[in-house]
Amino acid sequence: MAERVFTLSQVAQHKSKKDCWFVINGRVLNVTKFLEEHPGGDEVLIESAGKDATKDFEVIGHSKAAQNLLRKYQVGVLQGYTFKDEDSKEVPSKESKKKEMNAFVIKNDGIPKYAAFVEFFVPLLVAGSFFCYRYLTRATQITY
Ligand code: HEM
Repeated sequence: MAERVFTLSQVAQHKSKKDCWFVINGRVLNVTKFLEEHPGGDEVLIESAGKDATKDFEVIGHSKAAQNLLRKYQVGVLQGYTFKDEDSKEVPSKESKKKEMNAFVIKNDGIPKYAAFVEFFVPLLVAGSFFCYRYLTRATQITY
């Protein structure tokens, strides 16, 4: 799908709390909905509004997870910016690996097959023994 292309002066028209855009690494981002969620607060984002905030973003040393979030808010690309191949790839982050690990653990956290077998047959065996006992004791009473 063709990306929408914006000039920096077009981006500069969106610099309020109600309409906040900026550019990071050639991506034009509409972060209006992210302002309240930003762990670094909304003020820093509003200060960068309408500008190229690449340096500000990098100086903070944002995590890989933060870098991957950029795609979520992208509305287009900056005119004249050519993306390198690596730019479009998702950055592998510890957080996503952790999620994969969690999913793996959950999948393998189930009861082993033999446990399900025991769970089914042990109550059956107990109930069977109980009825056998009842039958035999009653049979004994009848003989007396
Ligand atoms: C869409 C763009 C942005 C996203 C998705 C984003 C995301 C995040 C996230 C997830 C964090 C938590 C720490 C981390 O995971 O790195 C964070 C912290 C922070 N961000 Fe951003 N950020 C963005 C843009 C910016 C910009 C442009 C600035 C500065 C002008 C900024 C300044 C900060 C600061 C000061 C913190 C707190 C760092 C700390 O407490 O050590 N962020 N951001």
